[in-house]
Amino acid sequence: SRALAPSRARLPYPPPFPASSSFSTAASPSRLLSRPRRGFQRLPPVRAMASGNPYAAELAAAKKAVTLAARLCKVTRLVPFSPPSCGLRSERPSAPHFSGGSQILVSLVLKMEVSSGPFSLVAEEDSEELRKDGAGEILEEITDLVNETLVDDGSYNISFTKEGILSAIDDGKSEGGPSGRHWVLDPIDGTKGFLRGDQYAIALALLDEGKVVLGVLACPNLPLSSISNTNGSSSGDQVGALFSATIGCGTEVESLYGSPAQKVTVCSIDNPVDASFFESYESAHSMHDLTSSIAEKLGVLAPPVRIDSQAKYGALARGDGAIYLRFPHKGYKEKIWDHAAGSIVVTEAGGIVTDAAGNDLDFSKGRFLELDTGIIATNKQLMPSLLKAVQQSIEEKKQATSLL
Ligand SMILES: Nc1ncnc2c1ncn2[C@@H]1O[C@H](COP(=O)(O)O)[C@@H](O)[C@H]1OP(=O)(O)O
Ligand SMILES: [Mg+2]
Repeated sequence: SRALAPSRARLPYPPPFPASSSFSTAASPSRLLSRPRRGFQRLPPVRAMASGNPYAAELAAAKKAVTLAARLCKVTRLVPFSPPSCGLRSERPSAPHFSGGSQILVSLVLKMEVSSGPFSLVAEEDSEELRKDGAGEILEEITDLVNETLVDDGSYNISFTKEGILSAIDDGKSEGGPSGRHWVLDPIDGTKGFLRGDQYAIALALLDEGKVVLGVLACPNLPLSSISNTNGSSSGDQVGALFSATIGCGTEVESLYGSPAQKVTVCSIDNPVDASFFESYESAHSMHDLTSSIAEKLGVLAPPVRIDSQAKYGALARGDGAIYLRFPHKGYKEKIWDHAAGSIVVTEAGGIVTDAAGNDLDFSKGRFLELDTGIIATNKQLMPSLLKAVQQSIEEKKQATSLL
């Protein structure tokens, strides 16, 4: 087993979770994990900065949590060829490892770093599958993924047992709501993009009394430079963007691998002819026929930029494109973790995010959003004409469907 680095956790060790029988000070047995090191540095200890930002400590913790989760999502495992004498080959664990591992890591880091008040997390994953007979191996691998990511960073002198890992994932069961503070997490947003090796995001927000007050988006495959007029592919550019926003303090972007944060703002285009728009890569996630009708009504000339996940909100916030359109098929219920972080990243960059009727998104109703038809985002100049085009196109679609 590996020597553990000295503890840098702010909280006394052991932290007040999970039950003390759930973690040990010994690292779990090596599972031949390897990760791209890319000059990873130990993330700085989280401390509240005298910045005038009332959520500075929470923001620093959130950035640390999603950065570590993004590292976990890049892990490859070295496994022996068959026959073993042929050496080792690189293999990626499967998607549930990463999604579960990411949620656990974020939950653990937040609990270690943010000590004030009760801890509430509204998140996508739960432990049901992992507690089933036959899930022992995957649970062990997730436990290793989490522990090795923590050990590699060196900030925490701690290692979790399987029971501690199960309990950390179950912390995400909160129902949220209008009072108190709730963290809101999508551990891997855009699973389809993740599986394709395209865009995905680790999206984390904080609700305070029903309002989103901070949001961070780790986008491991998003180029640091603009993706305007591309389909989100990197063409050799440096990838790995971390967006962060706190209410009243603006939106920033920095490299996931360390760079000074820079303020970003949405684009200032006021003529839709010059605009481009983002939408889901997957036609099953958003009605491409409806978005094409909206774009046509507006006079948008550029083809849609189709990328997965809340990386679209980040790209919009830094002005890579002017409009985001999302119209899931009938019956789909939006979850708060799919929009909480993205929406504040855009609004703090000067943009507007509403439903198809022009209402603000309400994150205080529990795990789901109650909204009218779809979600749209753009700058203040374009919003009035966008809303008009959206409502006309929806009306036309309704009439066409009722004629069928
Ligand atoms: N049938 C569906 N319709 C709309 N969105 C969906 C559907 N299935 C999954 N999603 C979610 O939509 C989001 C991605 O949207 P997109 O990439 O198209 O913008 C993800 O949160 C994804 O879930 P998940 O986070 O589990 O991947
Ligand atoms: Mg999602």
